[in-house]
Amino acid sequence: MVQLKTEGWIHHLARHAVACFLTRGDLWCHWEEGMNVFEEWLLDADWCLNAGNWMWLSASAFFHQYFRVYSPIVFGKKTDKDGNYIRKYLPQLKNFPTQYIYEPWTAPLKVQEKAGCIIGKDYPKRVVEHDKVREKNIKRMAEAYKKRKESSSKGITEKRKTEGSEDGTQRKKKEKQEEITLK
Ligand SMILES: Cc1cc2nc3c(=O)[nH]c(=O)nc-3n(C[C@H](O)[C@H](O)[C@H](O)COP(=O)(O)OP(=O)(O)OC[C@H]3O[C@@H](n4cnc5c(N)ncnc54)[C@H](O)[C@@H]3O)c2cc1C
Repeated sequence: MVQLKTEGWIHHLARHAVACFLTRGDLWCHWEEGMNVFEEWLLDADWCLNAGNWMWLSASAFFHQYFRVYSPIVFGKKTDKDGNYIRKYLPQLKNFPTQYIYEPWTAPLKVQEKAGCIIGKDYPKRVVEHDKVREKNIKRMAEAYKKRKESSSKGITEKRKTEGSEDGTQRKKKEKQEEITLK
């Protein structure tokens, strides 16, 4: 987000990570909240692409594998194992040893002091416990998908019933009319 705010651009996968974290992954905020921030800060902001991608990443539309969640810790470790991206955009953390760069709150106080950054004082404490909140949100998503499926299949059944009876009535009317015309 620091890169986005200062440079007006972040890589596509960083957009993925941010969008997942803010919505179904961790913070459980509405995707429109994130879309509005991107709309304001992205130099390449495009209303349709932005909205579509936020719906996709939040698994609200176009993409439905809500159980595939980006981990703010593991994803970074995989793509940038030394944490150079973090060191560049979050200079408060730049002196942390690599083993703590993605989880600085786990560093012993002595390490934090040596790095010149005390978590909770010089840099905020973590806002969520990813592993716990991820499980909770996957359950919430599963519940939401179940409800949507139930209500849409109920809707289809109701619609079929109504359309069926209308069709039947209309057909009978038409047949009667044809009978009259023929007579
Ligand atoms: C949450 C989120 C919001 C986004 N908001 C915007 C936005 O407001 N405006 C915008 O232009 N792009 C948006 N994107 C798509 C994508 O991130 C950018 O198009 C991409 O970062 C541009 O970098 P590039 O030119 O190096 O792309 P490359 O990865 O080299 O791709 C080549 C071109 O393909 C197009 N493209 C690639 N991926 C996408 C995609 N998922 N959706 C649409 N076009 C794509 C772009 O025109 C891009 O220039 C968003 C993606 C996400 C996940």
